[in-house]
Amino acid sequence: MNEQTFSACAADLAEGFPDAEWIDLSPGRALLIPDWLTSSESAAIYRACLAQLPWEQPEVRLFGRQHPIPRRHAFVGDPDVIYRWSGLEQRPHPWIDSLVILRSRLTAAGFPFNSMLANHYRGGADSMGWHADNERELGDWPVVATVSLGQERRLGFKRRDGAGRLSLDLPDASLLLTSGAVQHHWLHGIGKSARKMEERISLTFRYINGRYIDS
Ligand SMILES: O=C(O)CCC(=O)C(=O)O
Ligand SMILES: [Fe+2]
Repeated sequence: MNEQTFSACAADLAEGFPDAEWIDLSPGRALLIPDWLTSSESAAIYRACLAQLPWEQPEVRLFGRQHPIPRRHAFVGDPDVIYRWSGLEQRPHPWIDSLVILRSRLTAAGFPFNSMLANHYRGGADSMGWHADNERELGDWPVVATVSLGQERRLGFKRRDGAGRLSLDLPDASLLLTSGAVQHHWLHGIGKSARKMEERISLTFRYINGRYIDS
């Protein structure tokens, strides 16, 4: 989805939410809607995801050594979607009811997605390193929608060329939409925290172009 379409759809969505906030991640942008869900919806979706998703903590190769990722994750998607991530081939788990509802709300707002990577941060020691969601399968302009459930965590952004840095607190029940240009020009990550922290689940909706035909 190009930047103009992103801005038009996000602006329409923002009209229904007076607390929505634009974030300048030039040449891209993001929209944060702090109260996209009610807190009871958020709590119900959190419980459903925790109980029903196939959480795992795989090992990835980093600087020549195998390390477990510092969080748990689960990948959900349409049956024909496959996603390669850090050398791992992710096969999708089927959509669960509460995620079907979230996806259809996003689709109705003009943001189509066929998959979702969920992250479970069990406390302040769980984190996500600096990265961009720019794998080839995500297409040229990868829009990502992130729904945050539970503990508020700080998402850092830094420009790849060193020319900017900012951080955003992602509260419970919020939606963050990031435009495709953000993934080309910025890295993002969730740092560890020494503070006592409760658990958080983030649901990151994506559109994956690469279709995989099982022979
Ligand atoms: O947990 C978050 O908000 C960030 C997740 C993220 O960047 C990702 O799944 O690619
Ligand atoms: Fe990401």
